[in-house]
Amino acid sequence: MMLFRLSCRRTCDCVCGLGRVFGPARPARPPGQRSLEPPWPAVVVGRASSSVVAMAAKPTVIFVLGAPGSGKGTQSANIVKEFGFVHLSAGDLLRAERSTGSEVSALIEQHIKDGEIVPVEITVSLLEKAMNASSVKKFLIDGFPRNEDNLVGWKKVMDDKTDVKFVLFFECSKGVCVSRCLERGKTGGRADDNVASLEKRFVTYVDHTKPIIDQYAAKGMVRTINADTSVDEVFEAVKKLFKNEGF
Ligand SMILES: Nc1ncnc2c1ncn2[C@@H]1O[C@H](COP(=O)(O)OP(=O)(O)OP(=O)(O)O)[C@@H](O)[C@H]1O
Ligand SMILES: Nc1ccn([C@@H]2O[C@H](COP(=O)(O)O)[C@@H](O)[C@H]2O)c(=O)n1
Repeated sequence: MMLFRLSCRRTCDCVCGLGRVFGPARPARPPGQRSLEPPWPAVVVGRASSSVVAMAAKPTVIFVLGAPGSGKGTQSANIVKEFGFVHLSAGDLLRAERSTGSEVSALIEQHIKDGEIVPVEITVSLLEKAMNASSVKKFLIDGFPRNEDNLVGWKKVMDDKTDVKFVLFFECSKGVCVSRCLERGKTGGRADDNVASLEKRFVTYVDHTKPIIDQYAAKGMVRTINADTSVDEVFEAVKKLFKNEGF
C-alpha cells in the first residue's frame, strides 16, 4: 500500500481540513507529539472524513528487449532470483497459448515460424491475465513491446494500470546471437531456432523492434547492457544497474 496525503484546500490546522469541518472534534495533541501518530488513525479508507487516502501502488514493469539470443530469458531468470521479480516472456506466453489448440493457435504458430509479430490484442491479453494472476507485482516483461502495434496496444490497455520503469536492453552482435540460437536449436525444441527462421527474426528485430527501443531511448528510458560477454559478466552488469535503480 502507498499512502498519499491530500493537500489542504481549507484554512484550518488539521491535516486535510475535512476531519475538522465534517468529522468529530479532535482531542488536543498530546504534549511532545509532533506528528499525527496514533491514537489518530493513520489510514481511513473510503470516508470523506479521512485525513489520508490509501491507494494500491501500480505494478512495476521493466521491459526486457534485445535481439533473438541476446540473453533476455537467461538474465531474466537471474533477476528473478536476485531481485524477486516475476518473469513474463511474451514468446513463452504465446507458445503456451499456441499449444492449447485455441482459435488463435494456428495464427500464433504461423507468426512464430515466420518470425513475425502476433497481433497485440492476443499478446496483451495474455500478459494482463498473467499479471492479474500474480500476487507479486514486479514484472520483467521479456520480448515486449516488439513493434509499433505492441506499443500502441500496451498504451491503450495497460499504460494507466502499470508503472513502466525502464527498458532493459541487451545489446549483442548478430553473429553471437545467431550462434547462441543455433546452439540452443540443437536441443531446445524451438521451431524457430534454425537459419531460415532466424534470418526472418532478425529482419523483424532490426525493422520493427529496434525502432521501439530507440523511441524509449529518446525519452531517457533505456538501460543498455553489453550482452556479448559471459552469462556471469552480463549478470554482474545487470546487478549493478538494478542496485543503482533502487531495486
Ligand atoms: N552471455 C551468454 N553467453 C553464452 N551463452 C548465452 C549467454 N546468454 C544466453 N546464452 C545462451 O544463449 C541461448 C539464448 O539465450 P536466451 O534464451 O536467454 O536469449 P533470448 O534473448 O531470450 O532469446 P529469444 O529472444 O530468442 O528467446 C541460450 O541457449 C542461453 O543458454
Ligand atoms: N511480443 C511478442 C513476442 C514474441 N512474439 C513471437 O514469438 C516469437 C518468439 O519470441 P521470443 O521472444 O521467445 O524469441 C517471435 O519471433 C514472434 O513470432 C510475438 O509475436 N510478439
